[in-house]
Amino acid sequence: MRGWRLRITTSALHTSKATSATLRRPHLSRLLHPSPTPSATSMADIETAKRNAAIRAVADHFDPSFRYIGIGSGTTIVYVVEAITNLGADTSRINFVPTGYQSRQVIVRAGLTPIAFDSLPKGVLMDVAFDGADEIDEDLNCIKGGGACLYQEKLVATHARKFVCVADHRKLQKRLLTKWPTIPIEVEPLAAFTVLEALEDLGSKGPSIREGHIIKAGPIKTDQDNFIVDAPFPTLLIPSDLKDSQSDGKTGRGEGGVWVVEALAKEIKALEGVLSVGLFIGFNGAEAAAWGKKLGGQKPVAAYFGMMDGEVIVRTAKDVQL
Ligand SMILES: O=C[C@H](O)[C@H](O)[C@H](O)COP(=O)(O)O
Repeated sequence: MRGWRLRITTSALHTSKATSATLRRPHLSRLLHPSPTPSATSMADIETAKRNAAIRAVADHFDPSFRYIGIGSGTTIVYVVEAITNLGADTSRINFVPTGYQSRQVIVRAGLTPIAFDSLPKGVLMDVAFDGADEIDEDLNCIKGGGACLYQEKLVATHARKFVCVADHRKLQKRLLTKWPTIPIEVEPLAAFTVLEALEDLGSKGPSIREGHIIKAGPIKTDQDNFIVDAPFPTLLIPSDLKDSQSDGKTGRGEGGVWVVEALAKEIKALEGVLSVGLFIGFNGAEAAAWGKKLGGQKPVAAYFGMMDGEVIVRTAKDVQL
């Protein structure tokens, strides 16, 4: 992700009914810290929680005989790379596939070997991909993209035999959009206003283009030179919730603002100009393999959450053995 200077013509600002929504400043502190801003002490505890989760995830899913490992983006992934190097294993034959600029820097600075995603040999899946997440629900659906990296993360996750998420306790939720306020969506800039309008039609209240910290520098741009749109929606359901709401005639397709996570993800992805949606849904790698798919899945086979008391809670997909 890097800063970018916005150039919007006056006519562009007046051609969309979504204009007022787009010009509202996003609450970046809310995006980075969905709950009230933690104190310095609790921030230190949160970092410890991330590190604990990373150590456990690496212990369970890293193997020095692996040839290709995906490395995600964000603050937690730094601890995953640290945990891998701290093992002291011979990593000279392992190629680490980054999910963007920051991720590549983490790999390089750790003395590991990066390899671009498009240099993977034909038909080869990564042995494992590690990444952070912004929120993870009971079914292991994830929100990702809080740091503006989601497209390459999804690309890497779906080309790994197994995807493993590492997070702190703030990300452990029953449903998505419980504490984390918005769905990050990567959008080609020319289509940003029409996508905002379409998101409002889907029930999002006040979607906005994510701006950088420096107001005059304008929206942030992704590693692909696109915008991130942050779309708030009511808390997302999982299919088992529909049993209760069906009596109200709700199908989880937006009636009364109620969406099931997978239905909404597909609807947003279908909008012209949307490159990727920060909802990781569908199969996990084990399910994909069981169904004879050539790819992995968007959902993790396991998610590791570092808790405030030092414990690590592991949420594992059904039928997946660690
Ligand atoms: O865009 C960023 C990525 O999806 C991150 O993996 C996600 O935001 C979690 O980041 P962190 O580990 O900093 O909480």
